[in-house]
Amino acid sequence: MIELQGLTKTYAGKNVVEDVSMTLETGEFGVLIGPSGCGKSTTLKMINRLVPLSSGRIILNGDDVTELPAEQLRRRIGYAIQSTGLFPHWSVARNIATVPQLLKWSKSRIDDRVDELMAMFHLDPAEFRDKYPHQLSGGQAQRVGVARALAADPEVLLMDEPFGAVDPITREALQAEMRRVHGQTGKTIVFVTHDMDEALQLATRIALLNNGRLVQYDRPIEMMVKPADDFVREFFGQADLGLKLLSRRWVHQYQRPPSLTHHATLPGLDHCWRLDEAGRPIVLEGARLDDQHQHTDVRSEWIATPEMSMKEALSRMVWYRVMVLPVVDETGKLIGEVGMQGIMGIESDGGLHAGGPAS
Ligand SMILES: Nc1ncnc2c1ncn2[C@@H]1O[C@H](COP(=O)(O)OP(=O)(O)OP(=O)(O)O)[C@@H](O)[C@H]1O
Repeated sequence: MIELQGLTKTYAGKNVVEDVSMTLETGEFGVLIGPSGCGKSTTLKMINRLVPLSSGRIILNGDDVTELPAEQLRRRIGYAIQSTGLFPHWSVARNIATVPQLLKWSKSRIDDRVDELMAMFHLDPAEFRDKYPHQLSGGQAQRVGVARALAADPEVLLMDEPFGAVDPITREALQAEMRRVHGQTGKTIVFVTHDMDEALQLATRIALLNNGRLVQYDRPIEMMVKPADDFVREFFGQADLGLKLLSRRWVHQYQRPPSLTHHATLPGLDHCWRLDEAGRPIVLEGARLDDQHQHTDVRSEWIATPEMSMKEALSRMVWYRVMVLPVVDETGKLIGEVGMQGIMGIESDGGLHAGGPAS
């Protein structure tokens, strides 16, 4: 658990962060968001003392951060930033091992940890261990940066616009990966972004700042449906509210068993998946918007995964004109399906009302 108590930062007589107090429970994914210059980065950097506090306190699992010895600070608080900050003349493995090396872990323990983190971020050690940062794509470099920040298994991970410099597709992949890693590690994360979609994708708690002050600190859905004031309402915007809410719903919440034989249920829904011998979907019979009886080859672009947002699933259904998407596991095997009816709440109660699942 991390507690910010009355954090204030003053530059030249002006408070750029003013009396910010919030508590993030262990395992929460907290996102600091707000307009440019509102004090997000300064708040984050006060947490690991890159910026000294003017006043206030930061308590990490009972300990005052300002009093932690430097070695404990490095071990207990990980930090990942947009430019990655990787050392250019160090290999990927050595970069990831930065903090464990400073902490003088044994070579075998460091090697094991590097391999474990590379596996977690889907970086094949045989291919990437000995590469240098300039040999990596932007997305790979970001993965290494986050792996390095996690190396000593910190109690809290700070991330300052880590995906700000990568293209939108890589960014989405990194966000999905971050959600998976958060789920796997249960880490407490404080993440700065100015991108609302990113905040909605990742946060379990959102802190909205304006002019250095904390305007609202809440669960994402509450921020949208119960804005504290006009600034929050305008910041989140009421346009596309249904779609924004769908960006907080996940395919696994709407998934149902796949239809493997034809049977008429709801009109337009009679359909059936044909699988290859490995259980991967290859053809969808029926369930087209245009021609219900058409056979459609399953394409990778309209496959869904359990962690995908329902907004993305809906977008794929509309774009590819199908009423259902196959849901596959990591090996591509069909494990379920998700359909228009589910989104509209026709066949489940997981609809769009605010009382639904919120994580
Ligand atoms: N070292 C400094 N000296 C003086 N003023 C500073 C310093 N660092 C930041 N500021 C000011 O503090 C305010 C908050 O800056 P901060 O970087 O925290 O904002 P931010 O919300 O992260 O912005 P952005 O989204 O644009 O990165 C800004 O007005 C900035 O100009």
